[in-house]
Amino acid sequence: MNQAVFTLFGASGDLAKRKLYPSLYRLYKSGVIKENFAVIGTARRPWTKAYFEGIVVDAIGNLATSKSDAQKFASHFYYQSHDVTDSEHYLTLKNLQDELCDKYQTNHNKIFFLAMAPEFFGTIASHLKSENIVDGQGFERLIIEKPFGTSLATAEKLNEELAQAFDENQIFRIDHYLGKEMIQNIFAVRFANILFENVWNRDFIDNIQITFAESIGVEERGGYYETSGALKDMVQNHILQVLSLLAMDKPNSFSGSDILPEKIKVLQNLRMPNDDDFVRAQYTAGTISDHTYKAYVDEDNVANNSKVDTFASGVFFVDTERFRDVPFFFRTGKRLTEKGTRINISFKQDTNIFGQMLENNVLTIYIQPTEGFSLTLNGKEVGKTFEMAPIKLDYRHDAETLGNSPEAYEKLIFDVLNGDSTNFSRWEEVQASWTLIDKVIETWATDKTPLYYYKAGSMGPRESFELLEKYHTTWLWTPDEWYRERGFLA
Ligand SMILES: NC(=O)C1=CN([C@@H]2O[C@H](COP(=O)(O)OP(=O)(O)OC[C@H]3O[C@@H](n4cnc5c(N)ncnc54)[C@H](OP(=O)(O)O)[C@@H]3O)[C@@H](O)[C@H]2O)C=CC1
Ligand SMILES: O=C1O[C@H](COP(=O)(O)O)[C@@H](O)[C@H](O)[C@H]1O
Repeated sequence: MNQAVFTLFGASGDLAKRKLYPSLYRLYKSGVIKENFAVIGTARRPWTKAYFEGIVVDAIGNLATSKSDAQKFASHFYYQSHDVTDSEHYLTLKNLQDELCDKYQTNHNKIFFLAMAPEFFGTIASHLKSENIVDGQGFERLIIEKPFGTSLATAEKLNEELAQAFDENQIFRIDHYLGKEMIQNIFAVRFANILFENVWNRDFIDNIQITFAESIGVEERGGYYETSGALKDMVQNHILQVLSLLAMDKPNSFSGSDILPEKIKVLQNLRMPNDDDFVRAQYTAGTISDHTYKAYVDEDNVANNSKVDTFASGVFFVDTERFRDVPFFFRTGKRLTEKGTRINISFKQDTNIFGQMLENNVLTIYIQPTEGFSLTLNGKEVGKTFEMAPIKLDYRHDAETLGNSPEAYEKLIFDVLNGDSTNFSRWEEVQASWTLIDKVIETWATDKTPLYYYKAGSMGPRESFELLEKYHTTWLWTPDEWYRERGFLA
């Protein structure tokens, strides 16, 4: 069933080595792909097949059950040195693809993975079409990496370019957050638990908080990040995708075709409140776990007067019956106190008979580095008097489950093999999210939203905390480290 020739553009790149080869190996080990597959890696550097096989063996590293097994897997990998802007190479590529389709009996099924800078996507798509590499035989699917444009206009242009060679149902736009175990679990929490299903609306939910915190800086990607910043890098795609899963109405079935219109409805009904309901900021030098890090402007390939946001925070409202007037707060940033991706759903408090202030019930979904859920309830404290205190029911996947949990890319490639686009961004979603983000960027350009600064190792600027105070709430997650640094904890 899972027979295909994969043609990978960008085979010598970071993503291919760190994520794609290990994911393909795990699919191979679990029997999802067996003998009827081949990978053609392309990039400009003049590698041989043998050298490329060595790169693949190195990339799968400890995952391999034995050296011979790794070598057997790598023998399915072929390499073509190829500049994607150079037309003549596509003919050789077509010949190699046809040869491997026959050799590995892949029924002419083809998957094209564009793991390179987006400026090349249009060129590649048009050559795939003009050189008949996309020839209408077998299934033909295109996997494309982010960023999908840098604005609505550029995304539209890119989409038109891809449409020369592929129909929308053949295009799989990767948003790797949609491949994460606990993001997919949002469906289960919401639609497999009557406890939550009936209260997942404006009558019972006070606010939702989405935190995607990273302790890393921009690493080697300063050049890319200068053209992007946190809003475009994380909010336009990952955060809005997750928000749409949290806010959508119940689909008729658990199928991509029923889920998609519900997600689109959310994205098209997203409202930006006031211009000052967004906070953008940049990190200055600071310390994380005893290590001092430099300021963003001192990173490689970053302008020393850069005004790019490395932190973005704000609030969106979803104008649907279900969620009208419920704030969805978000924050994401580099060089924050610690890596932590989590969602807090804070439920409203009703009047109570105890004459005491009660805490809101909070459901927390832990995405990473730990995976699980917790639910904060109010309970009676042990003792003669009737004092209430919050108690936390906490579930986390254990180390073994975490270890066996498939990588996001492994799951997403599996979905592509099965033609399942549920966990990919469809064009209308991209269109709606850029429409909104363009508006945010417009207000930023008029300087209504100043650029604030935060120290590396903090949880962002003070203004991000003040934003929630304006809505009479606070960030529900603040890492212990943050308090410790300020002397609140030993
Ligand atoms: N790395 C990551 O963690 C993530 C990456 N992405 C996205 O994945 C894509 C790839 O990123 P990444 O792997 O980091 O990038 P890299 O810069 O590491 O790799 C780029 C690849 O493109 C090849 N290449 C560049 N120019 C040409 C050309 N003219 N013709 C043929 N090949 C060319 C390079 O090989 P050579 O120099 O040999 O030609 C290399 O294989 C990008 O869209 C990025 O945004 C998304 C999320 C995370
Ligand atoms: O898409 C991106 O995501 C990563 C964060 O991904 P995670 O899986 O490690 O949470 C981010 O570092 C990067 O800047 C961005 O392009």
